[in-house]
Amino acid sequence: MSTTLHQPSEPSGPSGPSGPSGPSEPLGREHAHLAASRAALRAMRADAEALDIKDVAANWVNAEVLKAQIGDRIAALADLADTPLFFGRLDFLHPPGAEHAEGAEGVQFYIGRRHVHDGDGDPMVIDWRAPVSQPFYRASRREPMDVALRRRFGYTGGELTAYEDEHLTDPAEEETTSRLLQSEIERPRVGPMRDIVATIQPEQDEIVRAGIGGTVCVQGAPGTGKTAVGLHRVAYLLYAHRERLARTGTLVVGPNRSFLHYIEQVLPALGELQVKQATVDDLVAHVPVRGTDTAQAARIKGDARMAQVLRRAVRSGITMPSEPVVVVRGSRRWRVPAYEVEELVCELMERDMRYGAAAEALPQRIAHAVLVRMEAAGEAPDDRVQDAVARSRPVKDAAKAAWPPVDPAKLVLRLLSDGEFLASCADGVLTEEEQKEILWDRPARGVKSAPWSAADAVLIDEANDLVRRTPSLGHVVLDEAQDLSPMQYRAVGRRCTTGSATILGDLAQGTTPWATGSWTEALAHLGKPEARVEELTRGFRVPREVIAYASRLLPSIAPGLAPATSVRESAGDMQVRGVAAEALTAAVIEACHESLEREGSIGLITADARVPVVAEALAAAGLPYLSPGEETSAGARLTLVPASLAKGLEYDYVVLDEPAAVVDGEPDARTGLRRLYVALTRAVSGLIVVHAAPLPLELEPPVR
Ligand SMILES: Nc1ncnc2c1ncn2[C@@H]1O[C@H](COP(=O)(O)OP(=O)(O)OP(=O)(O)O)[C@@H](O)[C@H]1O
Repeated sequence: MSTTLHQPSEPSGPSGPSGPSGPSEPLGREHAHLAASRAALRAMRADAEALDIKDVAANWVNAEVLKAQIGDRIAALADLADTPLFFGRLDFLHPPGAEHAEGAEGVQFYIGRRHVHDGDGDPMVIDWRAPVSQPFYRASRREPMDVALRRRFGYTGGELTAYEDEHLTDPAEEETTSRLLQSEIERPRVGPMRDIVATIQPEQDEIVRAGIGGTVCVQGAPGTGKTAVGLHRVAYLLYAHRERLARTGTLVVGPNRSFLHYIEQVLPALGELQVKQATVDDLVAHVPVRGTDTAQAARIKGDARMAQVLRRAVRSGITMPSEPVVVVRGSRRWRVPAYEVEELVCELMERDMRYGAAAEALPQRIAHAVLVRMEAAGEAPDDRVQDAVARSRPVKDAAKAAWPPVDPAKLVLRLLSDGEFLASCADGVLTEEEQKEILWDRPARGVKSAPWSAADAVLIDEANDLVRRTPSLGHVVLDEAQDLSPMQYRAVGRRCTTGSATILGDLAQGTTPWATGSWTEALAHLGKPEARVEELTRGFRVPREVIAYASRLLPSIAPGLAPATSVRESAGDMQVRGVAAEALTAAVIEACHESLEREGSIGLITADARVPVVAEALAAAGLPYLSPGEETSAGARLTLVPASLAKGLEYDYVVLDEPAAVVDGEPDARTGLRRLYVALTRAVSGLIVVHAAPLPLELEPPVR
């Protein structure tokens, strides 16, 4: 890449159409285009506001729908002062699609967050997701994609203040790193997660623009942009398949509320307001969750074998009839013998259909058998007669006795309360010890009062789906996917059976006892075994020294994975401070004070068990702090982060309190070290590790 950064002599001075550069200077011309684009956007908005729907809407319902759509469009056309209308420009050698046309002149496009056109309908700014914009992200000197010039724009406080050019077809130009890209990557992180639309990298763009038909799974080290890529992929898919996805819906699944809160503004900033966000627990919230499981019980309940246990449980009530069905119509009695009803039941059992659908089909099948008899006797019954027979008491009762209705929550309650029932459903699938482990100590009395755990809710969701098909969405993004149990993968997978998914995760950051060991396995549970797996290794968050320190853990926590590289220029401030036990909290407070002297956000990460002590110390020191996911601002920059909630988040400076306590907070050493790896990889600029207990051996430098 070859770039020169052009800035006015006083970068902080005022600029605009008549700013520091005159209108004939390149920057001046760009200012003029920005001003004209803004005016065009205002005109587009005025047009939308002036739309009169009185004569076009046939009725008031249509009118309301149309009004809402126009309202959305007006909102989407707002010119946000601090969001640059365009961030790039492409000068093509030929008009797109006419590369080889003789005499075709070059053409210029401005690339921005949304499409803007002038009064004649000619584009002023092209949406970053349009095919024409793709070379902005992908073109290189090796493959210029017909781009003569790629220009990136730099903004300061919403003002266009700089630009940077690459002449991709000029052999004389040298390859250097983009300063604007670098400064975007290096900028301090205050506030919620932001979009990366101006600086998406080629390897990320490949994933963002992958077709809607296929599922993509991304393995990526901390800070390689997995979350960013997943969110931009949704925005891209919504652009490319708007109508289809408006009908079927899109969903982003994240690990917890704080994380969802942290990312919730990215899609709206890209103009996408309709994407649902949820945790896996939200998806399966069929019952109130009040109980917890032992790690062992949770692991068994999350095992895919439970699907088989549940399938048996759902069907356990099916009973072969011993009596005939007798229907009386008028003066006649019609009799379907028990063996024939049994045949109907067996036929339904063999069909691959939901339990509930079969329950609805059985009365119709019995009624059909009655109708066959009527016809044989010379009657000519029609469909209405069949319906009436299906709804008649004897048929309904017989169907219900043979194929009883199943309430999924009650069924799971019985499985976890009744040892004999569990044994009959789990025979040959779960060992006796496993069965004992998942049984409740005391049978639960009712669905409302049962001590449901998060894993139980997933079981209910599975049972629910066995009874009635879960509707599928058009596209699901699953972030931090490594942490899901097989049963949770199945729960997410059934929400995209007819759609596609983007699965994002890092095997080294798996911190649940059931975290997946391989993506092949996870994808099989999701029902997407054909998904393609991509790997991202260039890290945009964690500085070199910090990632090198954290990567010492990799051989123990995920032996097959390569450490991330860091694209950040500064090596980062990395300090490890050993102190006496009684001085620990004071040293942590001191490290927070020091970090607060720097620019940007500060995350104080501590073992969950130490949160109360640390919180008290912060209060005593007069240091106000936020909770994870709460928005940091210039006035409130310190967040106290329990290690269990650190995943997916990032802070300019991280103070990590007592690593040994973070490790000890987990049920086993490998999970503990993985939790520590997550905590160590949240820093953007600097990390101070403060410890009194010995550090885990894996973190000690090798003795020479
Ligand atoms: N192309 C890019 N340009 C600028 N910033 C980027 C780019 N890609 C990622 N980033 C930034 O790097 C940081 C890390 O990205 P992100 O949180 O998506 O990584 P991740 O792989 O999901 O990390 P983790 O595994 O820790 O959850 C974010 O601040 C993101 O905005």
